[in-house]
Amino acid sequence: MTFKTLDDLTDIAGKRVLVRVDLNVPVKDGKVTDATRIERVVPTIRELSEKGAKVILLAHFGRPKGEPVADMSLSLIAPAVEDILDQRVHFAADCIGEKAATAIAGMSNGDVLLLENTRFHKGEEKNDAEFTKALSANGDIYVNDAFSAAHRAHSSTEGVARLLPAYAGRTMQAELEALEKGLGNPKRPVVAIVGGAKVSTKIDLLMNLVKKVDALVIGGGMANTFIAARGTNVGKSLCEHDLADTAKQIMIEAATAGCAIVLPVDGVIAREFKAGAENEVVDIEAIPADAMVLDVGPKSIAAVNDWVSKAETLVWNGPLGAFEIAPFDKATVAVAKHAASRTKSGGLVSVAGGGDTVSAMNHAGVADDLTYVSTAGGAFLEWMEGKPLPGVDILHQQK
Ligand SMILES: Nc1ncnc2c1ncn2[C@@H]1O[C@H](COP(=O)(O)OP(=O)(O)O)[C@@H](O)[C@H]1O
Ligand SMILES: O=C(OP(=O)(O)O)[C@H](O)COP(=O)(O)O
Repeated sequence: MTFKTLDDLTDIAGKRVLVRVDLNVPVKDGKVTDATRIERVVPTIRELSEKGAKVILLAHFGRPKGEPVADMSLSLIAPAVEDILDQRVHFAADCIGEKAATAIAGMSNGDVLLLENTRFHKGEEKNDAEFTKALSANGDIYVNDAFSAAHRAHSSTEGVARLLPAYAGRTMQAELEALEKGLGNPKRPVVAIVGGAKVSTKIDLLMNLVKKVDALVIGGGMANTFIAARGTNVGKSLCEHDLADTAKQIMIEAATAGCAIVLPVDGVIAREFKAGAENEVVDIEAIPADAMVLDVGPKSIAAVNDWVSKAETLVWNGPLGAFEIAPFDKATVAVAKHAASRTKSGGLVSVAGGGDTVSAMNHAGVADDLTYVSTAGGAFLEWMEGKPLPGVDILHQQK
């Protein structure tokens, strides 16, 4: 795996560097509620700015379907970027054409300019040649620091890298290095933990993992589908009964590949899905008909932690229980803490990511203690599914 990084970018004072970042952050009442993605791209922006480049940020925000939508304007995000970067961030009301060109012409070395949402143009998502050309006209060099958008073959994530010399930013670099350690060329044994709500959204992922890892821990709501598939009653638990055959197929594939499947042996049940609901631990074979499993139980936690103790590498997507509501966060927190402590002592490479997983790791207080916690949802899942990521592949093709 080779790609160029900012280390390869010397002598860039005065150069216009187009930097694809992911500023698709959650916003409520006009305020950014989780700035992690902005924080992650700061090192790249700062480094380029300090090297004297004219740093021109390309990003999308929301899904405006190819036309301007006021509440998806990146002007709403610019103040947060400016705050976190602690440097003036200029804004241009279009990412191509005259408005962009005029703003760029006014830049001094080291300046940072944010261009308006690339998805305000239909060409972006089509990776349209004309639009790609118009975007590329704004820069001399392209840097991609948006792993979380790398599963999209769009103009700003893929197309521009064909027209300009292309480099991975620091966050993209860290992400790719961590992923390589996770599943690319991992130290064995490799253990994967997959949790979360449903099997239906993670079939490809499970199918890919059983071929690559030594043990696959299945937790969360999706474990119920596997347990039900072998004939166990899961009561009112979240369960996709229609996926019983798929679950069986995944178990067959695992057996063929020599991958151990680790399912819960006990569960924490409740009769209401709410914080503090009355709850008890039951054997997984003894789930009452009127109850639902909202977390894996203590024996299961011990079994998962045994696997984490044996592992050299851990990849993790999805919580083991309904971690947003106490006390059903117990298993996720206990396993996250164990993984973090093994990682800190140097015994484990741990990579977590996808959807709710970042907030689960934050909730457990371990986000900084794992080897890498990806801010990517869809892109991380597609990587775990073994699918090609266009935004990454094109970086690898650079000579
Ligand atoms: N046993 C369970 N019953 C119901 N919901 C669960 C259970 N375990 C986990 N969940 C829910 O799964 C959700 C996360 O699922 P999912 O979106 O598939 O994961 P991710 O976003 O990490 O990929 C969380 O909101 C969590 O509350
Ligand atoms: O927020 C994103 O997706 P994610 O929540 O799956 O990580 C990325 O910015 C990609 O956005 P998209 O799914 O609209 O292409």
